[in-house]
Amino acid sequence: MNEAYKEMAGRLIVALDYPDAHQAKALLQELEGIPCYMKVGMQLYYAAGPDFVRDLKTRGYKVFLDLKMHDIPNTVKGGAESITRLGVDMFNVHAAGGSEMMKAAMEGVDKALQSDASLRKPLVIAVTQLTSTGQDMLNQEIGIPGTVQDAVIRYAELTQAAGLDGVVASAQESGMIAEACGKDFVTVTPGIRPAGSDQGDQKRVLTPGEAIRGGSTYIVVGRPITGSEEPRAAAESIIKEMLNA
Ligand SMILES: O=C(O)c1cc(=O)[nH]c(=O)n1[C@@H]1O[C@H](COP(=O)(O)O)[C@@H](O)[C@H]1O
Repeated sequence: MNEAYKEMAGRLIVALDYPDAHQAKALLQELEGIPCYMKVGMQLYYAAGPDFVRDLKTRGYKVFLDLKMHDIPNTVKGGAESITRLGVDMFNVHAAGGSEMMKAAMEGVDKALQSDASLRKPLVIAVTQLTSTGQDMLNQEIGIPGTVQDAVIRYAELTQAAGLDGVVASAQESGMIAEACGKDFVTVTPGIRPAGSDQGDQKRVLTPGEAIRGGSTYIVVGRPITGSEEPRAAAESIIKEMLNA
């Protein structure tokens, strides 16, 4: 396994969206040896809890705990403290919770780090606009005027000012975010669809190659891998497309 492959595989975050640990572990077995990042979201976390996260860490994976916290600042501070104690590498909150809430998340992280020197600081990122949100939904349902891109940039700037490490957005916006917030500001981009695959509920999509060329730091891929008849081949093909981008 060469260094370029390792580096690129580490930028692929596989979404373990399964109803139980048993099914998630079957995928881990399929993908064994591929040094990708693993994401635990609500479906799996609410079923399998912190034990599953610890299991992933024991197996040597980098872990993104995607619980999208959005609550009053004090509650998010406590949540961030507990998540940091779990030893995850990345977690997220909703930027729509506002800057006081995002700063409270960072205070929670600091509190955990101060209490246990063995912990490392996780990347803390904020969801800007979900990749399932399109232009009409933003304006007519959510009630935010202007373009999706403007709304994403506004939240990205708010997130950076609150001291977080980056944002979740569509890969369509990675370039604009880098322009507004700098290249070191992390962009985590779901809504990734290899050419010809089913878009499902995602509205703002790009292919793995387009996302890497556009400057995404990480891409998040779920169903194109988990729903494939051959998940390992699907993951390898995505990494190859990333390497060729
Ligand atoms: O925070 C996320 O990870 C996330 C944010 C977002 O805006 N859109 C989005 O799809 N996600 C997550 O990324 C994954 C995408 O999965 P697929 O659509 O199956 O590839 C899911 O686990 C979503 O929960």
